[in-house]
Amino acid sequence: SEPNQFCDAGIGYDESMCGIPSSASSKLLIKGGTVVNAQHQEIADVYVEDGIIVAVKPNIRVGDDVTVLDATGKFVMPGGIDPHTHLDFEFMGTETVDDFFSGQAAALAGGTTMHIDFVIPVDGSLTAGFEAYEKKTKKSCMDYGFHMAITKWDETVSKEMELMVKEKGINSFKFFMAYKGALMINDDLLLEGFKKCKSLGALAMVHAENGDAVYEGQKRMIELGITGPEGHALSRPAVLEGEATARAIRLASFVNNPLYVVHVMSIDAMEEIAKARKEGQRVIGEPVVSGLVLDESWLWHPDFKTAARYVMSPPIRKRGHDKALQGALSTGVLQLVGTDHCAFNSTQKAFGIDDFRKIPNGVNGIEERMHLVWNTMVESGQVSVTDYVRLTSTECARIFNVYPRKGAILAGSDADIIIFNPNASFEITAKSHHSRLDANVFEGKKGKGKVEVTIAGGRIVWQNNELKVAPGTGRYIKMPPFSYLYDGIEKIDAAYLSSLQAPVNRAKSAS
Ligand SMILES: NC(=O)NCCC(=O)O
Ligand SMILES: [Zn+2]
Ligand SMILES: [Zn+2]
Repeated sequence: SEPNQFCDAGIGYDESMCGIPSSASSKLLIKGGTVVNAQHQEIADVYVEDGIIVAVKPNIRVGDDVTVLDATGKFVMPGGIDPHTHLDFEFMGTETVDDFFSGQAAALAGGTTMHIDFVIPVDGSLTAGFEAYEKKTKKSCMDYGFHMAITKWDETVSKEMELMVKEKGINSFKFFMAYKGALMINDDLLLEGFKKCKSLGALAMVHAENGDAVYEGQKRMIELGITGPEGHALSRPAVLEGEATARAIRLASFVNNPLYVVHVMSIDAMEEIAKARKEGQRVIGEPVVSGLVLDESWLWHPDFKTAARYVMSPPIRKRGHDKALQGALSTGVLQLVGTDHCAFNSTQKAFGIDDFRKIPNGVNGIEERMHLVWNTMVESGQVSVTDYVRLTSTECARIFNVYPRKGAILAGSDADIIIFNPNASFEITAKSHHSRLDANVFEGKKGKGKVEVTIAGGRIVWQNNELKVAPGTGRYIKMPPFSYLYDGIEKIDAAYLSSLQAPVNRAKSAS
C-alpha cells in the first residue's frame, strides 16, 4: 500500500495507526460531558468551528455537517500545557531522540496540546539560536512556544533579549546555575539577566543547583572510584539544589522581579520557595512528573542500562521528596507540573558506562504527565478535578500570558480539548508509547483515568488509541511580556525606594 505521508517512519508506533487529521475547519460538538475549567465545572456541550471554541452551554443543537462526540460521564478539559520540554536538543555531545514531530505526537497521545521548549543560543547568540529552532519546529504537529536560555552576557545579548521579547514572542529566559563548563552562568550574569528581564516584563527562570559544588562533588566520586549512575545522585545532593534555589530567590528579591524555579526536585528547594512565598515574594515552583512519582533507588539498580535511564539533573531524590512535592502542589506552594522531557536512548546513555558524568542527562514524560498527575494527585484525593486543570494547563497559560486563548474551555479559546474517562485505565509501556525512546522511566505504571480523545486546534488527533497527526500543522504561539506576575511590581519598587529615601532624608534634616 501507499506509504502514509502523515507518518514519520522513525516514530515508535505502527504506521497503520496514523492517518490524515480531520480538517481544522470541520465543526465539532462535544455533547453531555462535564466541562472543567480551573475555577468551575458544569455539565455542558462544547461547540467548535474553525479551531476555536464557539459556545459552551447545555443542549446545543447542530446540523448534519457537524461531527458529534458523546462525552457523557466523562470530563471535557483544556488540553495539557507542558511548560518544560527539550525536543531536538543538542546536549552533552549528543541530540535527543525526540524532535518536534515525534515528541509532539507523543504529547498529543497523552492529552497535551501545547508545550514550551527551550531555545539554546548558538555560541551565545540568541538570534542564531532562535533561527535554528525555527528550522527544527517546521515539522511540528501541535502548538508550541519558546523560552530562551541565556548562556553569556554582553551588550549584544542584552539587545537581543529585547528583540526576542518585542518581536519574537519570547517572554521568559532561563539561567542555568549548573552544568559548569557548558551552560552554567555565574551570579554576576544572573543579576544582569534578572535586571534585564525585569525591564522587559519577561519571566526569569532558573535551573537551581550550585554548579561549582556539583563539579567538586563529581570529582570526589571519581576519586573514590564511584563511576556508576549512583555517583550522579551522590555528587549533587539536595543541599546544593536548596542553596542555589535560595540564592536565586534572594537575588530576585534584591531586584524585585518574579522568579520561576524549574524542575523542583527536593524538599530543600521546595522549602525555600515556600518561605519566600510566605513572605510575599513572587516565586513560581515547577515540579516535574519524574520527581513526583519516582525515587532515587533506580539510580542504584545493579544493571547500568536500567539505572542510566533515570539520570537527570537535579537528580530524582530519595523516597519522601516525591510525597513532599505532591503535598506542596496540593497546598499551593508549587503551582504547575512540567516534564523536562529530554529523551536519550540506551545507546546514548551508554556514553557514560565508565563515568556517570558522561551519561546524557534527561528522562521522558511528555506523554505520561497527564495520566500520572491524575492518578497521583486526583485519584489519591490530594487535589480536585478543577485543581487538576489548573496544575496541568491553566496556570501555565496564565504564567506565560496566553490565557484564556490557551488553558480554558471558553467561547473564544483555541479548541485544544481532551475528553477524559475517569473510569477507564492506563498502563505505561515502552512498547506502546509514541516517543522514539527505547525505554520508559515509568514502565509498568498503571492507574485509573484515560485520555480518550485529544483535539488540537479543532482537529481530532487522538481517538480510539489512534494518532492522526501531520507535520507542519503546529503553530508557534507568541507569548507577550508582563504577565499577571508583574502586576503592581512598580508599586513595590516605589515603596522600596521611598523606604531607602526616608532615613537619608531624616539624617539630612537632623544635621
Ligand atoms: N534536566 C535534565 O537532566 N536535562 C535537561 C536539561 C535541563 O533542564 O537541565
Ligand atoms: Zn535544567
Ligand atoms: Zn530542562
